[in-house]
Amino acid sequence: MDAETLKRQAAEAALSHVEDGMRLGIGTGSTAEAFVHLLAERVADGFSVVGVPTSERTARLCLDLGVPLRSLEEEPELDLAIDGADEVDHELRLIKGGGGALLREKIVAAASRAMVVIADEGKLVDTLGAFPLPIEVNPFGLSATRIAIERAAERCGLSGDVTVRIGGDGAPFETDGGHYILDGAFARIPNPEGLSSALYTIPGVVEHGIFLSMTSAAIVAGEQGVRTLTPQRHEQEH
Ligand SMILES: O=C(CO)[C@H](O)[C@H](O)COP(=O)(O)O
Repeated sequence: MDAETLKRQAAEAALSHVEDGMRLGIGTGSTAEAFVHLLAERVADGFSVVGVPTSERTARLCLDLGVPLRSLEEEPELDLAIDGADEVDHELRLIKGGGGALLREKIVAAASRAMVVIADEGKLVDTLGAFPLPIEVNPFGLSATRIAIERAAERCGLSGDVTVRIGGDGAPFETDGGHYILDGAFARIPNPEGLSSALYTIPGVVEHGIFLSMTSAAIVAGEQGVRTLTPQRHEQEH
């Protein structure tokens, strides 16, 4: 089965967590977009939800498909966030930000009573870090911030290139918040808590893509079917 089919299966299973009247945080990326398409079908059938999008890209898709939207300012407390991830480990710690929306994604997840991650099984890892860690930074002092990140990583026993993400136009990729992304190719991050804390001490770091203790459940689709993982490692077949 190709990854797109698996993403759609995970998105389909996530719909069972959505109840009529919910205020939903809606993630960014191809898996989240598969979810938006399915949600829009429900909305067309009379299902009532309001969505708070985690990016301008997701907002545009929701508007195109008729999913009602509010800003986080209008709905500062959400029932559920549904989002994809770049990596998910066994404790449901995540790397996110491949799509460059990590700051809004983390703010929306933190404003939500629960966060359900949807992914194909290729995203499941033993140790986070094979996917380069996205770190959102202020453009001011970019080089100084990059050096500070490298030093912080070294203190955590990590090494690897930290590079500025480049957009399609050849210029640094700019997030919806007007920041840049540095991608840290650390290969393995055995202690994500330690690296997270170290990154938060750097003034130019706006946010990073390690999500800790935020995931209520991960719905993972694979060749053997769709499983729901919880932080307690209980698994459910669908
Ligand atoms: O964190 C994200 C965007 O910032 C995405 O959730 C992550 O990159 C996964 O994307 P996809 O579903 O396309 O694989």
